[in-house]
Amino acid sequence: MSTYKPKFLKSQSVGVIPVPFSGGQKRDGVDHGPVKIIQFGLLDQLKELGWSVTFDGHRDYTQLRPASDPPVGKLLNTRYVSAVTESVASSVQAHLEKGSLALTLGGDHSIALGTFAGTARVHPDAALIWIDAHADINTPETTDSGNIHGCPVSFLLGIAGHVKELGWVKPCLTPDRLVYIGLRDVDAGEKKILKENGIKAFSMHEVDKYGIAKVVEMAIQHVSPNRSRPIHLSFDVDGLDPSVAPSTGTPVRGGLTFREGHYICEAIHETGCLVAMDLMEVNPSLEDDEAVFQTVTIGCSLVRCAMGETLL
Ligand SMILES: NC(=[NH2+])NCCC[C@H](N)C(=O)O
Ligand SMILES: [Mn+2]
Ligand SMILES: [Mn+2]
Repeated sequence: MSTYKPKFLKSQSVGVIPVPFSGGQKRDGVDHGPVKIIQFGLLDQLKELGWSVTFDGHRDYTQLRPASDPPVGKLLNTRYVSAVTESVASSVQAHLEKGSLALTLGGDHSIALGTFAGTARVHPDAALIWIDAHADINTPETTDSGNIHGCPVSFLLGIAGHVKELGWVKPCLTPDRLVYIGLRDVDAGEKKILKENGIKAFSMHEVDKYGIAKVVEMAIQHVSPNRSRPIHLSFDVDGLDPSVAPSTGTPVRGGLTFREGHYICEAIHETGCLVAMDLMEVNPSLEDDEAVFQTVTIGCSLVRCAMGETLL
């Protein structure tokens, strides 16, 4: 059957964690992403690729919503985000401790606070490859929107300052283990943070200039110079162009093509180092049925490519 030899997994097994959560931003519907993706048949598709699949089941995260959650400065839903992400971190950790890959389906990108924190508990050396139109590295000071889905990376790096409500998050990422691909809508404060911390980012400009193959090669080389680090791939579907993945809350034109998105996933699979993947920001209540179908379809195929589907 399968000849896949993952470097950091005990077996070709995956834990799938659906996180129907939208509290990291203001648009309804992104919490329905995971159900749609599962309905589309992702679990069977992964089994067909040779994976043994453990499904965590559809939990009701609204039970974690606190009775009161006033803004902390500009930041919204801090307690709610905190409770959900802390729980997600444990779920990811549990799958990784068993030697499985952890696949988390969002939900908005604030969830990645939890997913990478969970990864780092088991693989403290893990690299984070972040595919996105946005850098999601705002701090409580720099955020305009107050949406925590625009901030997870600053919390992971420990540059967000102390927010008591999100006190469980400990710095678990260093700038040298972080790389971005696909950026094209970066806030002024975020640009400053990227520069000051020497964070490597391949914007769409670099994708145009070098081509996606070279960019992915440089990105992996940057975060894992000896190809020895476990990789956590956090894929915000808005990294893709809105013509490719329309149903998402903060679309930005000029994004990755269908093939560029898939190439990234294929190349990361080829490293054999993938230990965790997030698929985030699929919002089935935005745009028409056809657009939703298109977005969910591509979300599933990105995951399959990262987990070994090939064209030939
Ligand atoms: N995960 C996302 N889609 N993030 C969008 C963030 C947009 C903007 N930079 C903000 O801070 O609100
Ligand atoms: Mn984004
Ligand atoms: Mn994002």
